[in-house]
Amino acid sequence: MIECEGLVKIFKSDNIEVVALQGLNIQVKKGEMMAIIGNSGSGKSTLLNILGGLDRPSAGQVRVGEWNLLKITDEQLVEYKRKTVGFIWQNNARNLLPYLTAIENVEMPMLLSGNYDKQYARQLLEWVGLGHRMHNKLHQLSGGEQQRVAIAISLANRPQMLLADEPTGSVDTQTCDMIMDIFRRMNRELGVTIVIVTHDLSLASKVDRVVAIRDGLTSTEFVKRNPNLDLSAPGNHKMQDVHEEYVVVDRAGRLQVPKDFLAALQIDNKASMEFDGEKILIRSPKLLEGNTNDDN
Ligand SMILES: Nc1ncnc2c1ncn2[C@@H]1O[C@H](COP(=O)(O)OP(=O)(O)OP(=O)(O)O)[C@@H](O)[C@H]1O
Repeated sequence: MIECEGLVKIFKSDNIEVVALQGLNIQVKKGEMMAIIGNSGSGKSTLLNILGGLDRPSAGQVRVGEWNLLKITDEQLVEYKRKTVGFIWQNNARNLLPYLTAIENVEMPMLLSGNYDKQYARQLLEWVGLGHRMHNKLHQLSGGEQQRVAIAISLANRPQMLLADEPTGSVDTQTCDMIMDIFRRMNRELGVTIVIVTHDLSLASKVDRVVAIRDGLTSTEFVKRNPNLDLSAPGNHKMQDVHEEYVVVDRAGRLQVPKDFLAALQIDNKASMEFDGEKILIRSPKLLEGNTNDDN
């Protein structure tokens, strides 16, 4: 569904260049529910904005379904945003019209795209647990309820892919669980591919796969050990218990070594690497210089 290879995004302003994505590779299969985690400034939102057609990539390849987002025209981009992708932000004010009711908000994107379907709008609000509040104006709903309306809106045009940027960032734990359950249900029942960007590791444990981004590159990947494990079932699953951790190696053989590993071994700009037939060992050249007894 999503294929990014060597994806680069450079922001330029006042002669300053910020390289937000430095040749990022990521693949997401159709029907997958996965999360992207990373520290502030690692490039998560930049990636999501490019995938959502809100921002243009600077270089590299980025394909979503049949669309090549590097080459897409402005008119095609409008169609792409309307038909292929649904977006959910932490700050749901961007998705909602406060003077309309919940159902009118869900109907609005349907009207704009010429695919009005009142029955489906009702169905979506029932799915997110708001069937009884569909005629309330937005300001009469709580933050968590508004966030659920935003999820219903994002699905109004039956997108193939849902992009969620910190969707549970401003809600309590109970609402967070509810939102993740809704995502899981939409993923299973509608087959929507879901990509969630988050800082929250506990939330990451509720998805099939987690990709960690560091400094604009994919660094580590966590894959669910048991594909049949039901993560929506009660129980506080920790990511380490549920997922196997892998370091991402790109086609050119590059990988990212965590900064704390490098610091612990005082590896600065060079390291020594050797292959012992089974393992690849990376060591500090300084440690090797001081090590006269080569014990391997
Ligand atoms: N419009 C912009 N102009 C200039 N620099 C930008 C712009 N948007 C993002 N950046 C820079 O690109 C880098 C990546 O930002 P991005 O917002 O993608 O990170 P993030 O991982 O989503 O962070 P957060 O979790 O804090 O939202 C940062 O250094 C940021 O300052």
